[in-house]
Amino acid sequence: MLLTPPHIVIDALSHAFSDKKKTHEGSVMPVLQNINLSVRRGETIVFLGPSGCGKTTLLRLIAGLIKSDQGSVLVNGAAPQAGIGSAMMFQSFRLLPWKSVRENIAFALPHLSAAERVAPVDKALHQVGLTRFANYYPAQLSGGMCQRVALARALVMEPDLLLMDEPFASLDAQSRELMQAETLRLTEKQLATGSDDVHQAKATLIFVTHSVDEALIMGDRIVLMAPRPGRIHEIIDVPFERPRFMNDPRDVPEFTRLRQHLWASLREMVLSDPQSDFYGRGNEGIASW
Ligand SMILES: Nc1ncnc2c1ncn2[C@@H]1O[C@H](COP(=O)(O)OP(=O)(O)OP(=O)(O)O)[C@@H](O)[C@H]1O
Repeated sequence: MLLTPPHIVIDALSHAFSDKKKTHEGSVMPVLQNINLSVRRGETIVFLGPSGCGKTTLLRLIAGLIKSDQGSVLVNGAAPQAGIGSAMMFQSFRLLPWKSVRENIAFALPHLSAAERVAPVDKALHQVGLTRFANYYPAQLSGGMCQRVALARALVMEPDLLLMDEPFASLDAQSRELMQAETLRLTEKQLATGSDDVHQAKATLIFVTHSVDEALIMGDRIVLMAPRPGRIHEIIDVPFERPRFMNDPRDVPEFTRLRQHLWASLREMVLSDPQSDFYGRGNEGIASW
């Protein structure tokens, strides 16, 4: 039997930034320590953990936006290069205000001529339900619509790796929930139709969030990280059936159990972290989180 090689292999990865607060030269701040993780093609991995535990740094290392000299990250068997083979989405929409919705999406396809961009941009607009708004400008859209444009701009590249850094954190609760469902619908489409067309194969998704519920809704596995220095505390298999845009995992009793487990771990990490605002409070007053 042929085994498909993993999409991403992270091996003994550590990372440090130079510590700008220290005055003496050569001082470094360790941010990630000995990260080991193998990601299957088509898998959705969620990085969850307290503020400052290095989730974004790890995502940026996978994106090839920064490099580390300790350990390795391989994507498709090679060192990742920014913008090649992956698309990234951020908390801020990063839309160009002077460009229309259509132009913002087309901006992700600089290698194509204007004529060649029309069909893929039309498809992406249709995917996120914004065809009617193609000629609007970002200032004329709601936050949820802006994030749908950002999603379309990522999808139009047809990446096999989608990196999402707290993509819905700035949205109101309702828009956030709608965007989660929308992202599941778009990334799980071939699971729903049963298509085995390789061009429809589910992209590998790496998703950073602070939200326990979002982690459980989106992830196949949750990588729970501990802070200072950032390290893997636990990797949790999320057993809920896919496609999840058709089967809401919140209806399953196991959702509550995993939610409680994750919250207990996060609470413990935050309360025992001397650099956290909550340090030293014990369980007083927040035991019922
Ligand atoms: N470019 C940088 N230079 C120096 N320090 C940095 C840099 N980027 C991040 N850091 C530091 O590295 C640590 C981890 O940051 P990172 O943003 O990766 O954590 P995070 O878990 O994503 O945090 P949050 O959940 O608050 O977004 C933090 O202490 C941060 O201040």
